[in-house]
Formats: sequence, structure tokens, C-alpha cells
Amino acid sequence: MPVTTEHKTYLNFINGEWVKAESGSLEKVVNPADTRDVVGFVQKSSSEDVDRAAAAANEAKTAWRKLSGAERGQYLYKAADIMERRLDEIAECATREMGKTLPEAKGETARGIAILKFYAGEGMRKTGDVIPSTDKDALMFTDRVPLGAVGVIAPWNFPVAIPIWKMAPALIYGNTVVIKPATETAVTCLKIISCFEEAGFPAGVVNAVTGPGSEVGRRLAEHPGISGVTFTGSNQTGKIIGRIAFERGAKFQLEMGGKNPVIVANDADLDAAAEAAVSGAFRSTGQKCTATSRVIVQSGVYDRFKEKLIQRTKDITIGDSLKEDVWMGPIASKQQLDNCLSYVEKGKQEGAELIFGGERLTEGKYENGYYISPAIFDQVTQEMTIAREEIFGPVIALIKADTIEEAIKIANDVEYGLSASIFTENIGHMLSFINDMEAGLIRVNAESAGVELQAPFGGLKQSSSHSREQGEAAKEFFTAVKTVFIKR
Ligand SMILES: NC(=O)C1=CN([C@@H]2O[C@H](COP(=O)(O)OP(=O)(O)OC[C@H]3O[C@@H](n4cnc5c(N)ncnc54)[C@H](O)[C@@H]3O)[C@@H](O)[C@H]2O)C=CC1
Ligand SMILES: O=C(O)CCC(=O)C(=O)O
Repeated sequence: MPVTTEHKTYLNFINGEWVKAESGSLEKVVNPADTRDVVGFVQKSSSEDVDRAAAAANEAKTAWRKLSGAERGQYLYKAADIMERRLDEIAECATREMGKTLPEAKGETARGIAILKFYAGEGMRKTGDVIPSTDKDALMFTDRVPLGAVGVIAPWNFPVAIPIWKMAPALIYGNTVVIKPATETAVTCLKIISCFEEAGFPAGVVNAVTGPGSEVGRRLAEHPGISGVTFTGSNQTGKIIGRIAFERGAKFQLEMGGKNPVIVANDADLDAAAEAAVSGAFRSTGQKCTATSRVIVQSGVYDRFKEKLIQRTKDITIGDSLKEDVWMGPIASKQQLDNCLSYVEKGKQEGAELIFGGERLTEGKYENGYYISPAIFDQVTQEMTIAREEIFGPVIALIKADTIEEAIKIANDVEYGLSASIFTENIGHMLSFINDMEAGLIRVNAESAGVELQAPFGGLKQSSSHSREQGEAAKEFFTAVKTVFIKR
């Protein structure tokens, strides 16, 4: 890994201009694969910067709202084209900032471009319905109107897709945006914003302010000029944001954690199930809210499945995510690494058997990064912390169940309900799972992660504030419905 010696400083984007934070302070962004590699410095902004961005977004909102949807769509198409041209640069930056492998980052950037195009098309689709009035001389219909200026608070684990799947619908439905990315991946977000700049969005329509969540994110949630806040991240932070927004009557949307199960039935294709468990649990080093965290296996195939899972996990190559032969990169930050290691310790202390990995890697090529080997725990029971709490790292908890009913009961016995998967050939098992599983995403013979941009995305129970993102469903959050009655 070459050690970078010249570091670029990235600015906030407010009212169509790149500007320094009022504080004059900066935050360093490093590569978790080798922390000597500095990706850049970003602004350590404060409330004043958010206030300026919110003022710009409010100034711009009326003219933006008054464009036709098709006109707004043209800006999104243009941004998509520019991102397509810069795909390699953006993906490489995402890999250097958060550690997912380059093919994963390229896939995510391509997905961001597809999301922009999807929402560009939304500008040409219907915004309401005609509803028959009881009065024969009246016309009654609904229309959708934007909220105004909205705040986007984004996490680091999908540095391209999440900012875009929040900003693109916000913009197409006529809102202006202030985004606060996670500092870990702020440079990637600012590169996306520069694509928007190049696409010629009017000043103030898109604004980006980097800095600590406790100040910049909090101010976005509190700001009286921000009419809605959309957030993805931890339950703890989501609840804080939700409470603040609720108190001042702003709309809020929270996408939070998961403790996603995969059920492996006695009749499952065990090779496919093992492959899906490995991919779902260890891709992106387990740092997806949809990652597989529990694998609940029917007793008839438990030992055979476990063997296949271990064999497949042994093949995983770990290392610098920019390198071609690497399948799993580092964990995104020291805080996340420590968090993950503490769950591994807790698993051992509470009596689960660590049958593979779970060690911090520090020798040789791992010396300067945040590496851990993928972990598999056996003998896990429902009461254990590793079976209940979101770990957000490459850890699988194996749990045995005698019947499919018992497996579904175990799968539901957590506070989360984001995604869930079953491997079976039995239509009865599939239907029981579809009907009884408490999750927003139900997957059959497919891994727990994997979201399609045109379909609604969100969880049940503690996983979300019960709204849905992506696809047409995004319209619900980013607009309000007006019912119009016209009498002749
Ligand atoms: N659902 C998901 O996709 C994600 C879940 N997580 C979970 O959260 C845990 C902690 O990760 P963090 O990065 O610390 O998550 P976080 O939820 O604290 O951070 C997410 C975003 O919220 C901002 N933020 C932090 N505190 C804030 C506040 N008081 N007000 C407004 N905004 C605030 C952050 O700066 C970041 O932009 C992870 O271990 C994982 O379990 C983290 C990232 C994504
Ligand atoms: O699995 C995916 O593609 C989306 C996951 C996600 O939204 C998240 O981890 O925050």
C-alpha cells in the first residue's frame, strides 16, 4: 500500500459553492485497510454551517418545486451520466474510505446510477388520482406536494447507494436537500455532490455539510426550516432524531438495525444455503443492516450444513479491498472493530462455541488495518447476546431447531424485523415463512441481503419508523397529499 503524502481537503457545498466550515476545523478520513493512507480531510462543521445550508435550501425550494417533474428529471439523468463517467473514481474512493471490496463498490456505484435514472423517470409519472365526488358538478382529485427542504443523515456502510436513494426521490418529488454524510465516507459523498454540481442543479437545491453527527446531524434534526429528516443508522441515534423531529412536528423516516435470520430446512439445497449464508454474513465484512446474523438450521441437516459452512468460509481471502484477489476487506473503523471483537468475547463468555475465526488479524499485511477473520459460533441459544443484538460485523450465530415452526419462532424472537430468508423446497414451509415471519423483506432460497431499487425497502418492529424507502414507495415520505375539490 503506497502511503499518500499529499492530502486533498474537501469543502462543504452550500448554495452552489464549495465553502469552508465556520469553525475552520478539519477531520481526517483514513483507509481502514491501511490507516497510513489518508483519503482526505473534510470540514468539521457546526450548527452555523447547517443553518446556512438550510437557508440556501429554503431559498431555492419554491423555484425548484415549480419546475415540472420532467424538468427536474433531466437534472437527475445528467447527474447519472456524469456519475457513470466517474464510476471508477467514485468506487475506488468508497473502497478506500470504508473497506468494501472494489467489485462491491463498483456494483454499488452502478446501483446509485440506476437509482438516479429510476427517479429521473418518476418525474413523468402520475402524482395523484381522480376520486369521484358525490356532487355531479364537482371534480375531486389528489395531488402530491413536496415537503420543502429536507435533511438527509447517512451512514458509512453504503456510501454511494444510501445518499442517492434518499436524495434522488427527495429531489424528483420537488424537495431541496441538505445532506450530512457519515465522516468515515464523507469524501465519497462529496464526489457524488460534485456530480450534481456538474449536472447544473440550481444553487441551493443540493447542499452538503460534513461534521460530527452529535452537532451537524442533530442541528439538521432540530432546524425549524427542515421539514423532514430521513436517516439510516443505529437504533440509538435514530430514536434521538425521531424524538427531536416529532417534538417540532417535522416528518421523519428512520431505517435502522437488523438481526437477520436465515432458516435452513431439512430439505434445503445445502450448498446454495451455505453459499448464501457466507455471502449474506460476510460480504461487506458483515456491515449491512440486511446482513445474515443468525443461521437457524433444522436438526436433520445441522452437522452437514455446519461442515459446508466452515469449508466455504475457509476459502475467504481477507486483505486490502483494492486488491483483486481479496474477497473480504477490513472493518470500517476502529470503533466498529472493537465493537465486533467485544461481541465475539461476549459470545465466548456466555457459552457459545467459537468454531471458526473471530480473531483480530495484526501480522504482516494486516498490521495497519482493522482486520478480523470471519467468525462462526456453534451452540448458540436464544438468550445469548450474540443471538439478540445487532453486531454489524462478520459473525454468524448457528442455532439448532427441530421443526420449521420452532425455527420461525426463534427467528421472530428478537426486537428487529428487517430481512429474513429461508432455504427449502417445500411450498408449505415457504408459505408458513411468508405468513409468519415478522420482517419487511422476505427472501426464499436467496440470501438475506440484496435489495432491488424499484421495490419498497424497510423493516418491521424496531428496524424502522415503519415507512418505506426506494421504488415508488419513497413518494410517501417525500410528499404530502393534497385533496382538491372543484365545484363548477
Ligand atoms: N442500519 C444501518 O444500515 C446502519 C447501522 N449502523 C449501526 O450503528 C452502529 C454504530 O454505528 P455509527 O456509525 O456510530 O451509527 P450512527 O447511527 O451513530 O451514525 C449514522 C449517522 O448518524 C449521524 N449521527 C450520529 N449521532 C447523531 C445525532 N445525535 N444526531 C444526528 N445525527 C447523528 C452520524 O454522524 C452518521 O452520519 C453500528 O455498529 C451498527 O450496528 C451503523 C451504520 C448503518
Ligand atoms: O442490502 C442492501 O443492499 C441494503 C442494506 C442497507 O440498507 C444498509 O445496510 O443500510
